[in-house]
Amino acid sequence: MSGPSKNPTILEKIYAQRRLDVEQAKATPGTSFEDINTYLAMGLAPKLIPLVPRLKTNPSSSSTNPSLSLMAEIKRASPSKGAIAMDTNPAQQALKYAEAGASVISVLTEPTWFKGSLLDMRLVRQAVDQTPNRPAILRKEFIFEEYQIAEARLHGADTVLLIVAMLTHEQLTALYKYSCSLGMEPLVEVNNQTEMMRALELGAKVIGVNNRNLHSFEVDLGTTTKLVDLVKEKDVILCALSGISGPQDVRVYKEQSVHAVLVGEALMRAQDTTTFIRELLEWPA
Ligand SMILES: O=C(O)c1ccccc1NCC(=O)[C@H](O)[C@H](O)COP(=O)(O)O
Repeated sequence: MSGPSKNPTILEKIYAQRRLDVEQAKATPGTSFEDINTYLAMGLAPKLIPLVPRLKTNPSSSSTNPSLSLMAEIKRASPSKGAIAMDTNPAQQALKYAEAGASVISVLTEPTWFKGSLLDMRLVRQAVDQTPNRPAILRKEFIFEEYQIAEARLHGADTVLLIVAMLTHEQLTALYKYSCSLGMEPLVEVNNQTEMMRALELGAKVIGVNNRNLHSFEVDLGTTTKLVDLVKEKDVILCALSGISGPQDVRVYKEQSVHAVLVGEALMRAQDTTTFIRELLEWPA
């Protein structure tokens, strides 16, 4: 990301704060990059599952009319909405997501704007660890250094988010390769055609189109639709991210052969999570 601007966007503010947070973590005895690498070399990271096959399975995938897969998010708060569900317990919420059939559980680990943490992610992972066909765990973070990816793996992630808009070509390539070297196929996030071309050149197998513009907060569900043709006939799992709130949204994406949806706020606000998920995805009971 380029240097400081006069009126920084929220993405620039988060990036600047995260740089300070990461520097502090690396300087803390016991969590230096060397320490994290030692823990990984000692085999202390929990076993991972591969993202691509997990995303291809959902409660409807063996039916004659399969629907999309779900990436269900743990999101206490956000820059655009403020507090969303401050009292929700992440481990209990994750168990509901797993039992309802989510393929991925996305955990926001950013503390300042999203009120998340690595501890949330670790406990989510522990909560779903023994569930049948457990969901993959996604570290939803603003990643710009290998350190954050190593940390994610150590704390039980199966995959990490790489936001194309935040990264130079060199950073994106290096982080993608590093994540794959740890066995984690990343979710590569794009918001427009140029970013989609960058993700495809990278060889990303799982690409998420964020319907939310991270500079302006504007949400347009048509953002994914506009980019669908660019991945047709390609061996890519296409996911629609943000702003999805009801079965009508998912139905449109199903017609367009989108493979998965990532849903945060609507799930965190749902009264009955299990029923909401089944109706959202139109999965069999
Ligand atoms: O959600 C925000 O306000 C936000 C602002 C700036 C950067 C990222 C932001 N959200 C991260 C996400 O990508 C969403 O949490 C995720 O896609 C789920 O979105 P939703 O279903 O609309 O909660």
